Amino acid sequence: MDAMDMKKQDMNRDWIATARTLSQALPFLQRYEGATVVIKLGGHAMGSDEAMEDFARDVVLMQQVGVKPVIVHGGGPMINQMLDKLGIESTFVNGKRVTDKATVEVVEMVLSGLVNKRIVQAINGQGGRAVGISGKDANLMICEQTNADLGFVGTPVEMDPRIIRELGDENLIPVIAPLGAGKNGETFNVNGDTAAGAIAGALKADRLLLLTDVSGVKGSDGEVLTALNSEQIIELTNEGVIAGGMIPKTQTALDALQEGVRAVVILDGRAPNACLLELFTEHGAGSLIRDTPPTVRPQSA
Ligand SMILES: Nc1ncnc2c1ncn2[C@@H]1O[C@H](COP(=O)(O)OP(=O)(O)O)[C@@H](O)[C@H]1O
Ligand SMILES: CC(=O)N[C@@H](CCC(=O)OP(=O)(O)O)C(=O)O
Repeated sequence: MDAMDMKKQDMNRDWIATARTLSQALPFLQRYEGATVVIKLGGHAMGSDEAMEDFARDVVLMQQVGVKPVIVHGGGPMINQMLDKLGIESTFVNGKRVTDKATVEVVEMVLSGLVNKRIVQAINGQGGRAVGISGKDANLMICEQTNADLGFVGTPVEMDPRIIRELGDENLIPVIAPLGAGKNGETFNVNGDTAAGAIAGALKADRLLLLTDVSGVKGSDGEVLTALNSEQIIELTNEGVIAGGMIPKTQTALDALQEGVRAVVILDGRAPNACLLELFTEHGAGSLIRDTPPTVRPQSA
């Protein structure tokens, strides 16, 4: 066989593998038909334009096969950059940005503007129809001040998810910036994980995927735990194994499960096709958190 024939044979093998993968996805496609999947895209998980394109393609594919994707995004690093440019200093307390009046204006500008529209455009570029909103639109997320020391940081207290269902019914993909309205006309800055959890809870979503920059929740041996329940999360947190930025994520997961979300997955958003791997393959990705002991994932959810 000459070099040309060997190349052809390799290509054939690739196509056969692709067809096999598609065929093996059937039970997963059937399982997620009509399912609501909330995806939180963290600022650290938003990489290059190419990575954003890949993410957008996966979201459009999900919708094409009958899933209702809902995107909630963060953008902490992008807010930091803009605050730096404007010479506004910023500090965090327990993972939340201390947000004064000037800061909340920058937060809204960056999240609802730059970050939100970048994701919307990427999805539309892949043939989807995305609509960018924030938690302020149609009273989606009414907030109260979390605590006076944090300034304009909000905790969601009243959710009205009708706007998301209405957009989904029209095959539009909601892309949501984590800002909320206060009852006295204030604008509140909401942690992206908290917002995603509240929205997934209000929708009683089938899955909440929290895309971050680590491959999942690590146990005391440093290995990623592929499945865990609320009790294990509480234990690992008390032992200090779950720490730092992982605390708001696992707390969000516990709250979301209590609100009726069926399962939460914490996974590395920078890994290629992370969402597809999680939803449509036997392999799964990251850490699956739910309260009935898992057997075979994900069919048993
Ligand atoms: N048990 C744990 N397993 C995995 N990551 C952990 C754990 N405990 C703390 N972390 C930290 O949490 C970080 C993820 O949180 P964060 O950086 O705030 O994510 P994002 O910016 O995507 O919201 C990881 O980079 C890691 O350093
Ligand atoms: C209250 C609070 O801290 N809000 C966050 C909102 C953005 C966010 O959560 O972004 P990531 O998901 O990229 O971290 C902030 O101001 O940074």
